[in-house]
Amino acid sequence: MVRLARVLLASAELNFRQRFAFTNKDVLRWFPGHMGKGMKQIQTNLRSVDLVLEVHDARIPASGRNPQFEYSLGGVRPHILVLNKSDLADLTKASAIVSHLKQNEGVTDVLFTNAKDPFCKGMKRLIPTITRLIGESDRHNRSELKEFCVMVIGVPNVGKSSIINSLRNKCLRKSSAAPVGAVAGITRSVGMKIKVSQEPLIYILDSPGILNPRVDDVETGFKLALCSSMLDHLVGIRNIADYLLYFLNKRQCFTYVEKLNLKEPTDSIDFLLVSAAISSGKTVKRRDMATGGYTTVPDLDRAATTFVSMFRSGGFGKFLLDD
Ligand SMILES: Nc1nc2c(ncn2[C@@H]2O[C@H](COP(=O)(O)OP(=O)(O)OP(=O)(O)O)[C@@H](O)[C@H]2O)c(=O)[nH]1
Repeated sequence: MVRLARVLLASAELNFRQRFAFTNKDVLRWFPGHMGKGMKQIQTNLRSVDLVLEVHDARIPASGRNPQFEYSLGGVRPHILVLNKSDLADLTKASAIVSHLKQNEGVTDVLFTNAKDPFCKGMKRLIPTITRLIGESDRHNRSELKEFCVMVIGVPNVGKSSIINSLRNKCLRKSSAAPVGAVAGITRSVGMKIKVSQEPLIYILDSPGILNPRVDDVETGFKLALCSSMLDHLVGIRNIADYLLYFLNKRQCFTYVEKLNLKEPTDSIDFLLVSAAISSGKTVKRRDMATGGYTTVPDLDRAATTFVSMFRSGGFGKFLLDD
């Protein structure tokens, strides 16, 4: 095992990649069956909502949003784009992001939120913005109703349920009602209306995360995969770790060297994973087909999971993955 590590050490490249070349585009053709059903449910429920609250990850404001939302829902109801997980995002260019979204995507109302902090600026502005936009709209068939109904949509794992719970905890001092999980795909269907505010009376409908069925651009796919655990088993955690390494090197963020007990930066994901697995004692027993015995080898999947989790929890700092 140690010899293998030495060989990999010796072959570790020092010239970093200039682009992420990933040829197997098949891994980017994801669309679990329940998502097609979820999209139909969203469309069916649209008649009973006053506003659509689209939640996306603030680290990828320009990539990975599902264009189906725009085609199917766009313009039908007032819309707010909530860029959540702002605590993990580098928002030094927040105003440029807002201008980009306005000019290129026609999104006029953007809020940056941290669902874990109900008192952050974006969370505090959410209810007033919902109220204002619904007040300015004609509400179609719902104009007689006193209560407002909002539907939350977005790709998986961006914090849709967390935002609902956060609003409910803050405004009503009531316990969480929408299930939340670190693993994506927790919400499987459009659920019951959840009350989040008494004055004005606002209910929110949670919905399952729906991915864009086809992502042709490899980098967009990997940015999404890096932010959302939904795609770990579809894309492969080692492929995601490789993209992360490419990204950190490109941004010259070498904090991973110390955190993973490496000697120097590397562009080789195999070298990084073997070294990290050895130094943290992550090993696995493998059956040797020739001898029938077992050998202990570095557990590369566990090392990759740790590396990617560090990024997802902000361990390497705050980032904007979009250029
Ligand atoms: N750091 C941070 N983590 C968040 C934030 N919002 C949600 N999370 C975490 O992100 C994970 C996913 O949150 P959920 O609320 O379940 O996301 P979702 O979009 O409803 O997920 P699906 O049901 O899979 O579509 C959980 O581990 C949350 O604790 C945030 O603003 N900041």
